[in-house]
Amino acid sequence: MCQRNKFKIALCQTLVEDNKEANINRALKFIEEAADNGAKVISLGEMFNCPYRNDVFKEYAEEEDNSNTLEMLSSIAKKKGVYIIGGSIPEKEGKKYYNTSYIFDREGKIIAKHRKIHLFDIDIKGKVKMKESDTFDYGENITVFDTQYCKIGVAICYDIRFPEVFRIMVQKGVKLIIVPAAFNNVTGPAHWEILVRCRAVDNQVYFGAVSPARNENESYLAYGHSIISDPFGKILGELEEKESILYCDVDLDYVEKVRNELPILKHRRLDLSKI
Ligand SMILES: NC(=O)CCC(=O)C(=O)O
Repeated sequence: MCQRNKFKIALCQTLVEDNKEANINRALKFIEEAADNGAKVISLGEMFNCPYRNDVFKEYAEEEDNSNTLEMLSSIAKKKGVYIIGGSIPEKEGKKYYNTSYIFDREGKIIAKHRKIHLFDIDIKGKVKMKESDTFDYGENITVFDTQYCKIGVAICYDIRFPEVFRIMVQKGVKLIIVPAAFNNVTGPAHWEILVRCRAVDNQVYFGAVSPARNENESYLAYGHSIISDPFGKILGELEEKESILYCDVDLDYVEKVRNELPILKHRRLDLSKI
């Protein structure tokens, strides 16, 4: 019998190389393995089908109604009867490009899509520099969707640094948040774990962040370290930098227990802010 308040999730940390077909096939293999091991909600990392580089985003970009990547995700979601959070891919719509996560239900239907709302335009002198807005346009929506288990929120990577996004998700009822992400060797060691734990504790949710594996041949070295925190801020698992799958059992009763015992969401002084 399907138990709806307890379910397994899987975060697939796949290697990404400069070969879209190989990346798609690898993602497929990982999703199949995760589903065969009982995961019901499966996520990939940011840009799982494309190197994280401005010089290739447009070449790799796909349109929603003509996409090998989305066809693969849809058909494996249906075949295995699982929800898939399709990491992110470069999306093309008309003349515009977005860093987009597509979400599939158990019938393989797209039930939501998140276009990254905060683009990673940073310059940490001599260490890491990126300007996503050279390629991408900004998404305009905070993304929450229903599943048979609970409401889930999805954001992408740099979005994690903006706490108001996640508070809005919680106001909309989410109990699990997944963030496909590709931090790097500079900001990863400094901020990755603390951001995940803060967002989990602030919002009393299960919070997973899913990276690509590190590819030493690439200019942008992904941090890896896919990770999940429970609603009390306990890290339930964290990978290293290599390819692997991180599994975690989500217990929705535990979310309620934490929210009842430490009722910070009820204790908010909304009367003192205009939010
Ligand atoms: N791909 C990204 O948005 C990277 C974000 C990041 O590394 C950060 O420190 O924030």
